[in-house]
Amino acid sequence: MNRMSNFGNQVQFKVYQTMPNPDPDRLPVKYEEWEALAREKLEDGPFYYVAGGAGGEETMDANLRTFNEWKIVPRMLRDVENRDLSVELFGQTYVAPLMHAPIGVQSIIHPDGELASAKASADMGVPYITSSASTKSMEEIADVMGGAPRWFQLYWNKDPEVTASFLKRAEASGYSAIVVTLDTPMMAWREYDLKNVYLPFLIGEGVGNYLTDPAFRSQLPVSPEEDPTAAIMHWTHTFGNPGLTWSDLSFLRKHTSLPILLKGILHPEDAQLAMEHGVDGIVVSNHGGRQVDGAISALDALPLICDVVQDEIPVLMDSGIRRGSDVVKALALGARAVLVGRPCMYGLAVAGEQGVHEVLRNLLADADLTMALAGQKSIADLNRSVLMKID
Ligand SMILES: Cc1cc2nc3c(=O)[nH]c(=O)nc-3n(C[C@H](O)[C@H](O)[C@H](O)COP(=O)(O)O)c2cc1C
Ligand SMILES: O=C(O)C(=O)c1ccccc1
Repeated sequence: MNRMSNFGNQVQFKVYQTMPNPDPDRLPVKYEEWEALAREKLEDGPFYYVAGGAGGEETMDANLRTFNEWKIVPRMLRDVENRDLSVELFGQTYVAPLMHAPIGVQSIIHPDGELASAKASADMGVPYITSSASTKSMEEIADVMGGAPRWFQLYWNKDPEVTASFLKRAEASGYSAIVVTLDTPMMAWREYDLKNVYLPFLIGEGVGNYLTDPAFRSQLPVSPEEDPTAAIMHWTHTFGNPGLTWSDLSFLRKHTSLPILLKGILHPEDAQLAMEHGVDGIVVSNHGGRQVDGAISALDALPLICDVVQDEIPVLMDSGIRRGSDVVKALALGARAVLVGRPCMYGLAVAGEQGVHEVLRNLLADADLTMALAGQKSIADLNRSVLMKID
């Protein structure tokens, strides 16, 4: 298949152009059914690593519940025959306001891991955000994507040489934005993983970008090929950087000319600081409820942050997107685009590349239909008047 010709305006996701599920016995449509099938496919360790959240999972549950508290109020007779879901971000136009969230260690979910997810995203024209903690290197992932849009997610390593090297490599392999994840300088209290004694990175998954990195390798007394355990131990000691402060952001700016987005912003004052420090965008996110249990849901945080940002820089969001109506609600509350995490991983677990493709296509088709039936022709016109909050 020629992937180059299959993104941009050519991508077909509207439900009457391509039915979402040609063989109803084969792949699910319902989110809950993808999750249930993934549960059947995966062992406890990897399944709960994906599906679980921090602590008592209050925030993970709230991420879904708060979408339900907002209701769409549909409008009629507004000519919705030709809808436009495209969005411009940092000078590039994307087919729809939807991205594949950065997800590490995908080899624990499917042997094709990130390569399958990246190919499926490329085929749909959905930007793929490569995690620093990928099983495969960012170059291998870029290679399977052709010219399709991709961003790079940075975990800011304790070793500044490694961080600078990652930025350089991302630029060289065609990534067009850097998403700096701030909410995970260390793993949270994740009860399933503690019980299952399951920490994929400690068994050497998710180090594809590190073991191939010249700056990382230069810190090791012997090569990772000779002593893999020592390499992984070095990685665990340098992975997170809890000592960082706002003034350190200038280091990133010095080492890349790509747009820089901060992922994990939840407090309006942090959104203000982000703008004062000259970042190009924000991702409102609580990491899918995997970090601070008891934290505000991402959808509750979104309008508070948009009030501060006032469209000065794009605000994206993730944590809880499951259906097309969720996409429309997040955009109406001010997000320019949303990232999707677990639904893609359940698609990957169930059917590899085809599963991720199907999940993305279903979400886009559902979002397009929701727009049409809500009387909304263009995502640029969405605003809070489309919604009503029910307490
Ligand atoms: C298994 C798993 C691994 C993740 N790995 C990363 C990662 O490497 N980097 C990152 O920034 N976020 C990571 N995230 C968080 C996602 O990017 C995203 O914020 C979250 O999944 C969104 O919530 P959702 O799953 O409810 O859609 C991960 C999430 C999951 C479920
Ligand atoms: O599990 C996660 O949420 C995550 O962000 C991560 C961090 C390091 C390695 C793999 C995943």
